[in-house]
Amino acid sequence: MAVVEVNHPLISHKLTFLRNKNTDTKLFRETLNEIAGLMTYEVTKGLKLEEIEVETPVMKTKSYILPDKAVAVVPILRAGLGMVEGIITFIPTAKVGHIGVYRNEETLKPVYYYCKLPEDIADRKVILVDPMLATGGSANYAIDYLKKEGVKDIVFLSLIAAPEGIANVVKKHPDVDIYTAKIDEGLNEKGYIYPGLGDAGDRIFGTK
Ligand SMILES: O=P(O)(O)OC[C@H]1O[C@H](OP(=O)(O)OP(=O)(O)O)[C@H](O)[C@@H]1O
Ligand SMILES: O=c1cc[nH]c(=O)[nH]1
Ligand SMILES: [Mg+2]
Repeated sequence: MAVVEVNHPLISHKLTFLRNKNTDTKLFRETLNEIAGLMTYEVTKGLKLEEIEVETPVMKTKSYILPDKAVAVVPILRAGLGMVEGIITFIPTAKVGHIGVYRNEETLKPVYYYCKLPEDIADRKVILVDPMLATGGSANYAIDYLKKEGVKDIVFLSLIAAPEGIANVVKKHPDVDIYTAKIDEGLNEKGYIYPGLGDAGDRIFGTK
């Protein structure tokens, strides 16, 4: 189990735009995908490669490729969608599943409403994505769901994580590595991460 805060000047710089309440939807979307792309570099460091022979203009040589079935990306709807493009830009062979879970605003409990996964999901490493890890309820629900589908290798990729949410996921799923661009201070009385960036889904899709 690992909890990794991906510290990089480019990520910290871009995160500032996402935090800023005056950032418009277009810049918010673009920047979130850019950070997701940068974080993909870190999350995929341990991926296993296949050795193949390739012919350069000069000679034959051994080289390495990612097997086609290596990765699936599963965004937690809606906000997770905001990171998918940035990830699959770097892993074009990744299949994309969707799991719909929203958080009840009063109870803060996850409410399930949709799922569609690639048929061979159990054979792949799953990058489960959601920009916000707050109480950890949505992440835990989605991880439970994926495990029931037979997935064995899951990594959770978030943008901002609250210490409470990290603790809850680590407790329930100690085998799942968590990557985040920033571990924030905590959760306020409404269950929002502070300082945070507000409601990620609303900011991506302009719904408020
Ligand atoms: O860790 P938790 O306490 O479960 O909170 C985090 C969840 O809340 C947000 O989704 P939201 O319910 O706002 O749905 P949306 O993505 O459709 O806006 C966020 O994108 C996570 O999925
Ligand atoms: O701060 C938070 C907490 C949950 N969901 C969000 O989008 N933001
Ligand atoms: Mg939301």
